[in-house]
Amino acid sequence: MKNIRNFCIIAHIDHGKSTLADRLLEFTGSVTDREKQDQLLDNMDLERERGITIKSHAIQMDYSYKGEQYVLNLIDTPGHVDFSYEVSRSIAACEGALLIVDAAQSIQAQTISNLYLALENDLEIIPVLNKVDLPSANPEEVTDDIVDLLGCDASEVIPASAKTGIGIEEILTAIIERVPAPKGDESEPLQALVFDSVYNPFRGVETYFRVINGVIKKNQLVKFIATGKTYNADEVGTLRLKQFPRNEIKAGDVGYLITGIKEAKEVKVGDTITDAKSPTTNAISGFEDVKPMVFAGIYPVDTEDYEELRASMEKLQLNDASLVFSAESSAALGFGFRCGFLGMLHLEIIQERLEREFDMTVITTVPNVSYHAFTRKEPDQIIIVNNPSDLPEPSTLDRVEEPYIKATIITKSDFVGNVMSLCIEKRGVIKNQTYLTTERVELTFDMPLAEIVFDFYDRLKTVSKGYASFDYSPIGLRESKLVRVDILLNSQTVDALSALIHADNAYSIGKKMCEKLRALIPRQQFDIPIQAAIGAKIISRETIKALRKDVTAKCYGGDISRKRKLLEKQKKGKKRMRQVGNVEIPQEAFMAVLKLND
Ligand SMILES: Nc1nc2c(ncn2[C@@H]2O[C@H](COP(=O)(O)OP(=O)(O)OP(=O)(O)O)[C@@H](O)[C@H]2O)c(=O)[nH]1
Repeated sequence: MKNIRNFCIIAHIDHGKSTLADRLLEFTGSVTDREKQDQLLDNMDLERERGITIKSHAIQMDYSYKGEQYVLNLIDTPGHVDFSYEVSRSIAACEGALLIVDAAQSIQAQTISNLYLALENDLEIIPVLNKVDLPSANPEEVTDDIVDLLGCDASEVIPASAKTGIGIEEILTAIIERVPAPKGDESEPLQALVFDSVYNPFRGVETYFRVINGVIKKNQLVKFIATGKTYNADEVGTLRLKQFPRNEIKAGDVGYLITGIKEAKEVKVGDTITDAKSPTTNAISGFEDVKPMVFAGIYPVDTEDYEELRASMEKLQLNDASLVFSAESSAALGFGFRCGFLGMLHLEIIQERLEREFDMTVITTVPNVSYHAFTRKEPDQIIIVNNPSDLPEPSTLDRVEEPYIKATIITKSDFVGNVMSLCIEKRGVIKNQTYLTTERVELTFDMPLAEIVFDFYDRLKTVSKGYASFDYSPIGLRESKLVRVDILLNSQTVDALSALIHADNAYSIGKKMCEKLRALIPRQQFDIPIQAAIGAKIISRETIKALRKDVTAKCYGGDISRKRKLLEKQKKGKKRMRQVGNVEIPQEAFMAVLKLND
């Protein structure tokens, strides 16, 4: 055990985690040239394309140092806020962390939030100043920033370039010398922390774990404490680029387990694995069920595809346990699903995967957060509102509570004014303002989560010219004055376009929505009035003027087959449009409320 080192890499998004991980694998000879491929750890197509690590992975390397052989377990962590719970579990499986800071961008919001997670878990922090090869790098200044943040010595910061290979050997030396070897007792009952799981269509769910105490053996009967289920350990092994089956994995080490579990839901990140016959009495603390934060309806474009969509969603859920959905129906869109996501990025990923992997064309409705409503009749009974249409009638409503977050934003001092006005506009209340250096400021706000869902990231980027980073954590629910703004097209309410909005903003947002919809909905053969309403009261109105693009006009008289062909063609062009009453609505219109300021 004294020659094992478990470490993770933490960083703000795009500071170079994955690239550095690749370099470490190369340097330790863990990959052959043939296996070399950019961003080895990001093995989902989507991950490569978006350049972000969606799921965390683990990999083992051998390294000899001063004549001794070491096993280094690298646990890669995702960088986006939507997946922060996974970061925290990966961190809990390690004794040390490489804290990567981009030498051009310095410390950003997630650098700090991830660092706090690591410090909470008593990890040894090795600061790495990455991208020193960049012409825009500011190594001295950024080193000072790191020293200020960590209270360490400047000599402890390792200058590196994951691109050119500078500093890689120093990093490996630091891992061995500075990260403590794992503690743990092989003779104790088995206690292993689940930090990740991956769905494999052929072998079922692969569970990644770190053994804290005891030994996990092939064919042992193991129990997952949180779910209470028992399985046979069909295969255990260590993770290299491929899996290496072993007979046992001992305390301190990291490995994978295959038990024939078929659904990702059964394996929960943060759970404890123990021996079914002589179980440990204490589960590893900190287990938390991940809760979806953002809800939206997903509907098939073609109503006939409903069953197929259900099958696709079920398959997606097999390998993404954080996706939740239940059937719902909308007067406008027919049958579909109300889905819960970890955040907006997660929503986009699911939508994209449905289209790519399952060839489904779907309509996503206005996303919203989960509210708690209370009626006058039963003021103590929580009604969970994941869909605007679930909000009780205003006349019966006692109060509504909405989820709040603590938002942390780091920006340059020049943009503090802009960022503040944006956050205040978004109903934020400033809590703190700290100068990290003379140039860089950390601002904290209490804000409604719903405001983050609605175009916050893009606006923040714009007002700060890209020099702002953002992180958030939920802080519970607070009472709020919310109303439901409905949209009527051609005098018919389109329930899928309804949104819950703070009463003070309802008028201006209702007006903007009508304007936006007028721009997005194509003209049709008749005038279409667009109205925004609160209850029975119309608060805004726009009209789409009639126009007919008659594709069959150039067909003379009787040639019906040609006419049909043209109509067919026109129908294809309408993909991703939904007929609601007699109005056709394109997908963008359903998301219009998110982009009111474009
Ligand atoms: N010039 C230079 N570019 C680098 C270096 N390290 C990484 N990059 C580039 O920075 C970008 C982001 O690197 P990634 O490794 O994908 O960043 P990441 O932190 O893993 O990002 P996520 O996985 O999305 O959290 C890529 O375009 C890399 O090629 C470096 O040392 N020098």
